[in-house]
Amino acid sequence: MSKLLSVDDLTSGYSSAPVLRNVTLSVGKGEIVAVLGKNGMGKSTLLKTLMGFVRPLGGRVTLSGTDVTGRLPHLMARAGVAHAPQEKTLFQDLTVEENLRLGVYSDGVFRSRVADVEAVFPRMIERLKQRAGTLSGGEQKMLLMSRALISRPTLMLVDEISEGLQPTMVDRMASALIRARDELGISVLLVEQHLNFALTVADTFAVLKLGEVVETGASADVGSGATLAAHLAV
Ligand SMILES: Nc1ncnc2c1ncn2[C@@H]1O[C@H](COP(=O)(O)OP(=O)(O)OP(=O)(O)O)[C@@H](O)[C@H]1O
Repeated sequence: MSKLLSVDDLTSGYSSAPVLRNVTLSVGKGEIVAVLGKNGMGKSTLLKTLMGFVRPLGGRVTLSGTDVTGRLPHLMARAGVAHAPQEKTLFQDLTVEENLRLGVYSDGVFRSRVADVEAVFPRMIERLKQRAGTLSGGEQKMLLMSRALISRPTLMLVDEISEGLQPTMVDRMASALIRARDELGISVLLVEQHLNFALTVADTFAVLKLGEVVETGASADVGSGATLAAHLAV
């Protein structure tokens, strides 16, 4: 599988003390990769560094062979990367449609791409006129993902989308991510604590422990997942 994203020896953090140390991983075209880790292991920091919100202290990031290390967020977005963050960054007083409009640059583009959202989250289309602040927690997460989708990314960075969701909503998120890959050709790097969800959607995984990748593999080879569960145990 040809590589879309390559992360080589990436070190990153918020001051002189690194949070991520020498992280190496890759995402192939049309692949879903899960980074698993407990609270505070550096999962969000990884996505924020890749999106350009946090400057790397060392290492290299390439996207389709182009060096994008330390590129600013708007340039990463222009290069086809979208971020669905863990924080609720929706405009609560704006409607679903108005929030989605912020992901594109014109009405025409919005109209032509709303079908992408419909293919993955039909419920969002039923709620276009509803204020974001009145959506359920699960629907707000769908909207965060939809706002990323409507930018028609080649790579989506998805931060703990299953967190706090009921099992049925977790299943819906899993099929949405698989549809995004299969129907829209979007590659996905997701960070997660929810082992079953991650292994259901991801082709491959990496375990992050105290800022370092300690294990990698293919989801299909995990078996009972006992070793992985031990990494995620509190
Ligand atoms: N803006 C910041 N300034 C300083 N330290 C930070 C900042 N953001 C995160 N950290 C620290 O970096 C470490 C990793 O945090 P990060 O949010 O990446 O972890 P995480 O694996 O995503 O955890 P969680 O699952 O709890 O969201 C933590 O010790 C955290 O306190």
